[in-house]
Amino acid sequence: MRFTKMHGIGNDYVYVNCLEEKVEDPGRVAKLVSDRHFGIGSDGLILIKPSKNADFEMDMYNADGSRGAMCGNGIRCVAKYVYDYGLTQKTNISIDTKSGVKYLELTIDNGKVSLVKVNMGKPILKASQIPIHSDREQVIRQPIDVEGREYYITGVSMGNPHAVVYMDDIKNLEIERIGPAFEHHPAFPDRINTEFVHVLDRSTVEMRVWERGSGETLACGTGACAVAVASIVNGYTDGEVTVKLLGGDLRVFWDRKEDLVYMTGPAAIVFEGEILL
Ligand SMILES: N[C@H](CCC[C@H](N)C(=O)O)C(=O)O
Repeated sequence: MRFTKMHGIGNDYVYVNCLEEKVEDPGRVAKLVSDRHFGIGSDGLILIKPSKNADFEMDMYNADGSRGAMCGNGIRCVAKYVYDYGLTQKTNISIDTKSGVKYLELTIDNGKVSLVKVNMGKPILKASQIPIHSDREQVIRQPIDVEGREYYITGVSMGNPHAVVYMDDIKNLEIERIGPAFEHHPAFPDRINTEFVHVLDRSTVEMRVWERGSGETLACGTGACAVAVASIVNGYTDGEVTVKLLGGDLRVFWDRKEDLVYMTGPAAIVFEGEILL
């Protein structure tokens, strides 16, 4: 199987052009290629497919083979792939996903995509639609007991579920222990992506993320959007937020009039290859 390895600020996936390749059992392939010793090494697998509803379709799988509904870093890379490899000449494109069609604006430098602005759609705050078990309409600073310690979560869906936790120190976080405890907590019927956030000022936060199905990643685009929305809802930041992640920064703007979230960031091609499945 031919593939292209790409990343969005360090959130790396194996990309397959399914206009040319056929991938049987993508869940199994995702597990195989994601292994950093026996495979290629990645946070998961992303298939680029033709679409009847949009210019292209993105079909994303986590490293454990589970299928994801949306991938913010991934969709920027899909946009870079289709433009740089000549599948489109358009600089405003649409990409269908399991959480609906997304619209993207490409910035071109020397004939290649250098930056992508994604309309990530409406943030979902209704507990039942995230979903998170709660006796409230919205999960805003809701207490939760995780391994005998009390945390306060804010729940947001960007097409995929996120629990946002605010802390004073995220550098000394035992994320390998606490991450899975959140991911598999009974409060989250579909598991959860968890973001651990330290607010720096009214327009800047730093975060780490334990992703459902992939573990700690260097960045999470939908997670950064969820963090920006949660920070605004909690009154910690204003409408435009720079989210600092281990792999780099993303700029997130929540247009409250339209109730749409915009995320801007880079995308990079690392190498191409062929793997024997
Ligand atoms: N890394 C992705 C999110 C993957 C979400 C996936 N872990 C799930 O919801 O199962 C991003 O950049 O938005």
